[in-house]
Amino acid sequence: MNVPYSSQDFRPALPDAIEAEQALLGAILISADAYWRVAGFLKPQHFHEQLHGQLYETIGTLIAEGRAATPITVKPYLPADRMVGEMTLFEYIVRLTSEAVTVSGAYDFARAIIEMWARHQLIGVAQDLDTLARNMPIDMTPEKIIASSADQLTRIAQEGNERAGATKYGVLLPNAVSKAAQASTDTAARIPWFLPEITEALGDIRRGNLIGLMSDSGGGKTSFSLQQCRHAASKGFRSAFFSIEITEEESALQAAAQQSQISLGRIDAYTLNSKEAADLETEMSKAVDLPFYIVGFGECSLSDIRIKAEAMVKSQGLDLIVIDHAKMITLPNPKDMFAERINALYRGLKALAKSLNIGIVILIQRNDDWKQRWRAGSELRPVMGDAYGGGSIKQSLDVWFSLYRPEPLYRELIPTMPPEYLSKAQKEEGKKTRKEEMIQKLEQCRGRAWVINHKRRRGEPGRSPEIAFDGEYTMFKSAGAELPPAFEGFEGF
Ligand SMILES: Nc1ncnc2c1ncn2[C@@H]1O[C@H](COP(=O)(O)OP(=O)(O)OP(=O)(O)O)[C@@H](O)[C@H]1O
Repeated sequence: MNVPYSSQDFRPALPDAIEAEQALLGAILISADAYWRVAGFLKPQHFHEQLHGQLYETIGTLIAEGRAATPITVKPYLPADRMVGEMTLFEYIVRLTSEAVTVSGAYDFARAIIEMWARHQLIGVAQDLDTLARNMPIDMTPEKIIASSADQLTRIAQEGNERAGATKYGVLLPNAVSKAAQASTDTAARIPWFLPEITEALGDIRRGNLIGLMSDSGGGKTSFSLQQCRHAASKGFRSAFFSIEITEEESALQAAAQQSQISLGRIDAYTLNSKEAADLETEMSKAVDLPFYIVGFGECSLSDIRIKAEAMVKSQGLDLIVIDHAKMITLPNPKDMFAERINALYRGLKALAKSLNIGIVILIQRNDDWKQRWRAGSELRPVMGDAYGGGSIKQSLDVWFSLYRPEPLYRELIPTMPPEYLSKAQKEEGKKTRKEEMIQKLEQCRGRAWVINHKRRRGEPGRSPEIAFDGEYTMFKSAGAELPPAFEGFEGF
């Protein structure tokens, strides 16, 4: 028996936003302000009706040239023989103008158009995915299909957020002022750091921002991040620690050691006294309700991180992700130069923070260049060029700081220093060998750390407050000291 219809014949027709397109074109023909409200993100190709996209482009060009855009001024640029149903194109735009009800609704019409465009794009991706999954080419793997679909989906999500177009100052300003006023009272918009000194130096963590935290290996990035995630979660911010280096269980034990002030070594060896065991029990019961997630990764790429982050945002929501650490992420585009691949990684992370509207902190390993600089007589403290990926990563970061702990560096260097002998007279004068000077500095910087601010998109970098590091619990705390003035305090270490 012949089946007269396939199930596809019953699929509903695709939706469109024709009315929103007409209302927007009418609004723009009444007032150029309506155009400037949407020109930053709405492009001609977003229109479902091709003719509307062409009209939007023509009208936009006139306005951008500083000319009035009315049906009369637009008419010379319209094809005279083009008909819309029974009407000439000119009659059609006269009607759009006369039926336009509101100029202030332009932004909402444009959002409706973009949303419809995005839905059509999603249907396209879904159809491609369906075809690829059914007939997988030999050079494909499910992971590659997922990664390429994730790229397309992120591009679709970002498209409507593009603000690259020129928007008139007078139009932007009222929005910017009301947003700033709203954000100042909206405590949910900014995620606090776990120590006031850090907030003083860097400002709060803002949504959509990518923050770089650099330190030497063993400098305390992981410890700092676990403390930060635990703290943010205790304030109600949903925080995730993406651990590529240590296991989820190791991360959980370290966070518990910090919180309960139990020696990490004793937790690891499980030689706890009764008070420590009770404190750990208390932390376990508190932890149940904390929105603090630890996600273990093996080797992973930016796509893996994006897929996980997007899934988490959709399922339980997220405010903050800390990724430990950049060097462990497989770089994209193997055929490109290293510098381009690194920049693609940081750009991708920035785009992810923006599209998911969350704060992302990326931990960055410092390279060993400081050793050569030190041999040549320089200080040990970090500079931007020490970052894995070099100083150019700065452009993708909204905030960039180093967690500088000189103590382990001195410990590493002192045994490598050649012996030096002083004469009796020199000793009597109080002269010290370079090694003795280093040992003295080591004593002076025990348990001390500095937050060195390299970049802050909002506000001047410069303030580099001192904090304290307690190695027993691998935790940072307030140094209790007055904040030092810019670039003082760690001079000489
Ligand atoms: N399980 C542990 N037991 C004892 N000490 C630890 C433990 N984990 C970390 N530490 C110590 O805490 C300090 C900070 O380590 P942390 O792992 O936070 O640094 P990091 O910057 O993340 O290092 P890396 O980049 O090498 O992972 C180091 O001195 C380290 O030896």
